[in-house]
Amino acid sequence: MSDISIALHDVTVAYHGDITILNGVNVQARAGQVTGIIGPNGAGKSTVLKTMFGFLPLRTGSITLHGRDISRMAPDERAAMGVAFVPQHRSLFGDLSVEDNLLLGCWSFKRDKARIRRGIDMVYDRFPILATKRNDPVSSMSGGQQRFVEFGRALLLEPSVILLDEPTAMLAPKISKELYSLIRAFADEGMTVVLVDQNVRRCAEISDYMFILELGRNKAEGTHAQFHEGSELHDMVATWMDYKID
Ligand SMILES: Nc1ncnc2c1ncn2[C@@H]1O[C@H](COP(=O)(O)OP(=O)(O)OP(=O)(O)O)[C@@H](O)[C@H]1O
Repeated sequence: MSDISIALHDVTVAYHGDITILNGVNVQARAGQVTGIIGPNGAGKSTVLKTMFGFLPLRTGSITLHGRDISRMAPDERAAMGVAFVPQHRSLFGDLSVEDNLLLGCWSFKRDKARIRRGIDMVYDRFPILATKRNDPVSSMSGGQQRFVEFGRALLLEPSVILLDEPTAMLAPKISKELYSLIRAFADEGMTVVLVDQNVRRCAEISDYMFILELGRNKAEGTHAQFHEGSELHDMVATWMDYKID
């Protein structure tokens, strides 16, 4: 049986009008792996995640989740099926406390008090700093700590698939390192992680498989090993993105 959990099949999408942003894109992500999506600015990386989560209608192609066609499902239905999305830009209520932001993440199971308590405790276990700041407004926290709240809120849904858009953008190296370890741990625990990242080096380090997009099309793809120093993929990324992977 295929272990592909979420996949785009020949997907074309547009934000509006006739200008298509993804043009026949194919992406497959597997359980227990980090699938990295890299490419230059405007390649369509964020659009892939938005499309997987259901924010954009398909012009052509389909999306499957564990083999089931979810192309026409709304984002909340996909979330109920175990897909979580942490967007690039902050998505918290700054004036509300950490705990209130987490509680809002429990909206879809708001009557299940036991699950809510269990979930919030799990988040505090995983991110002890959030327990100590549970009553603080999130706007008073650092960018990295706010990311923890967003990760925690996503985990409350007990997702099998987590879509992460530039999770470490604008963050200090120390907290970024912590976030990358967490992302790797999500996959090691069996989750399907789809990671869009400008930081090609870090993305390559933790990804099991990477897709390269260019101008809304698949450019290349390969396993972690295939991006090794001296390989064709390594050289493509190094020259074409003016960036060298260690
Ligand atoms: N809301 C929108 N409305 C119209 N066009 C958009 C919208 N969002 C993105 N685009 C366009 O879609 C294309 C792909 O954008 P996208 O954000 O997916 O690229 P990206 O690879 O994630 O780039 P970056 O690394 O700069 O974030 C770009 O040309 C962008 O201008």
